[in-house]
Amino acid sequence: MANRVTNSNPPQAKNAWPLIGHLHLLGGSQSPHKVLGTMAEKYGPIFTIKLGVHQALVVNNAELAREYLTKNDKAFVGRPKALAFELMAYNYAVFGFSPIISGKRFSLDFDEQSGFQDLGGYKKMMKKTGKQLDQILEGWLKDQKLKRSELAAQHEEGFGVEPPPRRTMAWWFMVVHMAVDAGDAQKSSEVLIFIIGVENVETVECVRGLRVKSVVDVGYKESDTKNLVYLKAVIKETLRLHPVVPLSVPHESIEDCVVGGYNIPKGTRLMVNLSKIHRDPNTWSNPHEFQPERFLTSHHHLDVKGQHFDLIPFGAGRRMCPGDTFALHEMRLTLASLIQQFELETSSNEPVDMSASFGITVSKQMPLEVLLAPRLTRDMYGLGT
Ligand code: HEM
Repeated sequence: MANRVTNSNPPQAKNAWPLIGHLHLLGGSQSPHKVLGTMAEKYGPIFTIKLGVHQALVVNNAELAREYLTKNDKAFVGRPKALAFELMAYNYAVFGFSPIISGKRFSLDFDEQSGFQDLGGYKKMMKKTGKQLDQILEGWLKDQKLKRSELAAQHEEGFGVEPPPRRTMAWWFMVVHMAVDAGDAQKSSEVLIFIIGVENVETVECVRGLRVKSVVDVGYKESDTKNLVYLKAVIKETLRLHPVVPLSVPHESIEDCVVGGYNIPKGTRLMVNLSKIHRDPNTWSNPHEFQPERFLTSHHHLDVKGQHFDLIPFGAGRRMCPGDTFALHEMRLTLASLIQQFELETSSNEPVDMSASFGITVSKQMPLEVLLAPRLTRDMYGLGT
């Protein structure tokens, strides 16, 4: 099936690597990251597989992920080419699918002090927009206040809501706003195509345990975040257990390199099994349990910014997700506002079914149904007393 990469036979092993077939066919009904995780039990934290005619390296632990995404990040800066990206992404013009980040649009400079922060052009723009999100959202929240008031007035005893199966209006608002901010039509369309990886409705599973009541009054602001330590822990724990892109986005080596003593030929695909890393029992006690408290105690020092390789839901290095700040803002703001203003319950009082379906991003297999009941007084919804 798969081969361990060894010092003794790296290039020769290439011919012996068997054809496993396309990744999506690997598991039948099982998600590919789970299948690869099971294979890691047998073959170890690093092994190769064949994806059609391509050879791919699967990395399953934090230490190796660090080796590939820091020291060898430059060699693995490429993305595999695919007909789908050629056709759907304007011949690789969308930078997430662009095989090599180079030329005017990006700087490949690596700053020894600050790491991989200076990625130029779009990444900077996205980071900036992420930081400004608080102001951007203010407009949206004003619009929503009216709708919220109406809902609360109509349903003082509580009302059932089935959230939109895909993305929220808040999210669309932000993306469109970014596109407009980007200035011209070409950039706008590119920014709009960033619509990958953002949804994470699983987070809603966790809202009942939150303690925001005493922290914020009406109208959560990003500046309140520093006080919402438990909410931040919940988000981290959700991203740990349910990474949105469980196998990250594949990289491809643009030159031969040696990693961990193994010779890796140019053109090798790299798959970092985030899901496996995030549940490594050597790092995480009760790895399959949802325990946000760990981020207030044993793992309080870990963030999701690509510096701590035990927890890299946004990846790391040159191709790290530039939407991390944006996504974190969105999740905090949405969750905090929701919890602060409504009581949430599942309709059956059963635990939420967390089974996931695999696509570019992971989404819930079963629709999430929650009951919302207003928990503030009428005047706080802008309804008068
Ligand atoms: C919880 C939310 C999100 C998660 C967990 C996530 C995760 C990821 C991951 C794992 C990658 C691949 C990193 C790598 O190749 O090493 C990625 C890439 C990317 N993400 Fe996200 N993402 C999220 C939200 C967003 C948002 C909100 C945006 C844009 C508004 C975005 C835009 C991108 C882009 C453009 C890339 C490609 C970067 C490149 O190729 O250099 N993501 N994301």
